[in-house]
Amino acid sequence: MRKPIIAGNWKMHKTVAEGVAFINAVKNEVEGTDVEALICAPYTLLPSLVEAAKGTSVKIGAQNMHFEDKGAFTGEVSADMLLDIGVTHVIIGHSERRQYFGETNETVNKKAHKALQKGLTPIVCCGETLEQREAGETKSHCKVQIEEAFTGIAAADAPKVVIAYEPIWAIGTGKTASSQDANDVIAFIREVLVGLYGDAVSEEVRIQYGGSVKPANVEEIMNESDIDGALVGGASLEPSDFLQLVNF
Ligand SMILES: O=C[C@H](O)COP(=O)(O)O
Repeated sequence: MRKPIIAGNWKMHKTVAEGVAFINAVKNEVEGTDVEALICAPYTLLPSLVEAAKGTSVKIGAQNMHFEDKGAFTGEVSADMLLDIGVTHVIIGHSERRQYFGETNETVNKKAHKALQKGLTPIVCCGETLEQREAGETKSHCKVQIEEAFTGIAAADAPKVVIAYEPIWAIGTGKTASSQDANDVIAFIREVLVGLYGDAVSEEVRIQYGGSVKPANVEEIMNESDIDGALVGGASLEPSDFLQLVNF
């Protein structure tokens, strides 16, 4: 049984005070649910959020990291630095990182390896553009992204990876893939994992959907057979919305 994982991705939003107030507002309400609840916040907030969430089941993640341990990489943050402050998860290869910051399948793969080596849970993102969807290339594109992200990752480590399928045209647009469409692509991604690792490993990997998930549609999405969670941007910014998502 795959434990559902609802993750907020705050992107470039919130000050430390706003972030801590959010965690204080949700942390007791999240207790007792069967859901893994996670907030991925900007670096500047992370130590304060980890502190605010201490002793609760709310987990704190980063939105990116570098694949090297240390060195002359101005502006970057390493896995060890995240672990040092108590971060447990890291989003890797979000489409905004790919589009604006030159993230490639190769760097995604290197980051996934590093996260696993260090004991961070990588949330590896994939998803197609509108043009690719309209050209019928959704599945072939996601297949390449997943195969290249998992290159060299051992079968024993694969289930530690969370995948987030996020059609780019559905991010922040209010357009959601229908829950059946999302499930169809996610079931296909699971087939890709079968090809890489076999049935048993594939069945263990949690695959989230992301793209305009909100309280009004989360239940329908989460009721789909292959969807194990949601990676949520806009609707994760308000405590009341986030709690509704976690309590789908
Ligand atoms: O990481 C989250 C996704 O980019 C989805 O963002 P959104 O929920 O605002 O559409």
